[in-house]
Amino acid sequence: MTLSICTAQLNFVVGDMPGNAQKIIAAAREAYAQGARLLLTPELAICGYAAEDLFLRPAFIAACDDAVKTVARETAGLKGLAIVLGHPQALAHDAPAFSACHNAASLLRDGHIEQTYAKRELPNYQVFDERRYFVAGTEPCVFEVEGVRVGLLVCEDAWFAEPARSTAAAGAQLLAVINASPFHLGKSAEREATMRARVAETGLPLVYAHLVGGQDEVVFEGRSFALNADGSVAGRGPGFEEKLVFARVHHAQAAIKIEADIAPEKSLEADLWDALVLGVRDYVGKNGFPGALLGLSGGIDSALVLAIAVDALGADKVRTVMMPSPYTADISWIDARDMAERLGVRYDEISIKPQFEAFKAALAGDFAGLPEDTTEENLQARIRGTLLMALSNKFGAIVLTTGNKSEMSTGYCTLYGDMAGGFAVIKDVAKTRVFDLARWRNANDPYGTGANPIPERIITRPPSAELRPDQKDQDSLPPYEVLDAIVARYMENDEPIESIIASGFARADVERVTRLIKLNEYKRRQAPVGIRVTRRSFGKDWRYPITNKFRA
Ligand SMILES: Nc1ncnc2c1ncn2[C@@H]1O[C@H](COP(=O)(O)OP(=O)(O)OC[C@H]2O[C@@H]([n+]3cccc(C(=O)O)c3)[C@H](O)[C@@H]2O)[C@@H](O)[C@H]1O
Ligand SMILES: Nc1ncnc2c1ncn2[C@@H]1O[C@H](COP(=O)(O)OP(=O)(O)OP(=O)(O)O)[C@@H](O)[C@H]1O
Ligand SMILES: NC(=O)CC[C@H](N)C(=O)O
Repeated sequence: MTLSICTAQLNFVVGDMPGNAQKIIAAAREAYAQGARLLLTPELAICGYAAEDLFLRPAFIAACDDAVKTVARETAGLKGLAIVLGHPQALAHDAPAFSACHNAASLLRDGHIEQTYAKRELPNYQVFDERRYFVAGTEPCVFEVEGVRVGLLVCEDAWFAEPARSTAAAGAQLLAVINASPFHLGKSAEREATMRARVAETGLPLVYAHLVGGQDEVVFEGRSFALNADGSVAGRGPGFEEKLVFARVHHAQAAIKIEADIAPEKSLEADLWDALVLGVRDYVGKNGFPGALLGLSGGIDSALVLAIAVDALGADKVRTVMMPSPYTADISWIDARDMAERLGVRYDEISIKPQFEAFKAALAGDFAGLPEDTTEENLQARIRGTLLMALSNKFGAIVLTTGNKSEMSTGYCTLYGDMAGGFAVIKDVAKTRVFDLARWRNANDPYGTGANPIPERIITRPPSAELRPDQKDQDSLPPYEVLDAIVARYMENDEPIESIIASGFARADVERVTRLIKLNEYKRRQAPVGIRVTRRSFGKDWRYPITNKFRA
């Protein structure tokens, strides 16, 4: 006896319930034609993850209900196909002002909603805020498909022992977990290890059905998988792409064995690249931009963002502008042009010298007798930001900002200057990793847009903001290896200042970096949203007060 299970590893759009429903219906038809009798959709597939405060709107919940009914109706003819569909469900005693709901999943079969399960563990840490919207369920859910008793769990449920245990006690022979589990570096291995623990505790095989796609700051990587009862990987779907992932469940006698294709694992750099590419593609695509543009300086940050953007959108959708100032070195110009040629993107040059002189002339009276300082540096960055935003306004393309995590931490960026733009592609990528990733991309061509896109000198020359003569980043900041290590410990891991010093960092460096992190909260609040790739990014999971006296 064999049951074929299909995971609809698909990319849904938050708030597009009719579109998501049609996608699920098409997947159901295809899966059925290929012999599947159980279709698993990801967590909250009908509305996309995460819909945030949309869950507080009764009209939103009603639109989700309608879409669930549409899926049931349109798949009624697929006789015997069980569809697990993730959706919000309003509580029966719901007060009209606040829509309290369950994070639910319903079993649809032959046009009927047979039963509905409510997620029991609601995550409320990192980027998750589920207790703001949902009420936890209390009961396990087990249903039968072609002789196999399937126990249903929703994402966080499976990160705890109890829900799986009570589902097994309720008679499940196989665990089906539907998920929306945001990417960070190394998460894939954590996920498989956690699910393996559930398998070991219950003795049951497990199918992990996952979402793919970018949603504002988070990226879901897909890579749905299946584990046998002995914990071995029975199947794994590809990462970062849509796919109907099939698993054949053989259930002769008591033993259940799963069989499926196994996509190879990839390096951390390859995963990181894919996450950034998908994050850009979905932000730009789902928000309807015709393309993207960025200031190309001949430095490494804008070079990396350009390479990501071209892999995400294609060279014809990306435009670059070099805006030299009196401090721009010739090699910046040469390297920027070289890179644009290598990737085949549009490249324009607009000198900012006249505007810079005009601003200084306008302020000459006020500034008389005062030395030039960051004020004049920031003027240049702001002129560039103004020009890029003007091009965006006129032609519709979104401005990609190029600040990295080291700069976001220390405020080494100009408000309304290089921070002006719509999407901050590498805001969670530390500068040391920017270099690693640039080298990795030069050696690999995952999207077929050309190997070696970044001129070598862009990677090897010392980073400089080029806002005053002979300026180098390292004149103002500790070496990036030191800076990034302190940021990771203090910001990503909440390590106390004294413990960072005790582990061997100079007190002066730690004091300086942590002071800068605290001082620059106001800047980060005004920064564009960007892709989360670490355990903690400067986004939803970093909520520090701006007005604050505490630092330790
Ligand atoms: N707590 C607070 N709440 C709200 N606003 C606050 C504030 N504290 C300062 N401010 C405002 O912010 C202003 C200071 O911020 P801002 O104008 O951005 O300027 P600021 O941070 O003083 O200077 C920018 C720094 O970034 C460096 N930079 C700039 C551009 C590119 C790069 C690069 O290599 O990528 C580096 C540049 O060399 C300089 O060191 C203050 O004048 C004040 O108006
Ligand atoms: N001459 C320039 N022409 C076009 N854009 C520029 C120029 N200088 C700076 N920019 C824009 O401002 C951003 C901040 O750049 P800056 O040179 O100040 O430091 P950076 O963070 O080291 O970036 P990069 O490594 O890209 O130079 C750049 O990434 C780029 O988008
Ligand atoms: N949506 C969820 O419940 C996700 C929570 C889970 N711990 C994860 O990140 O995988």
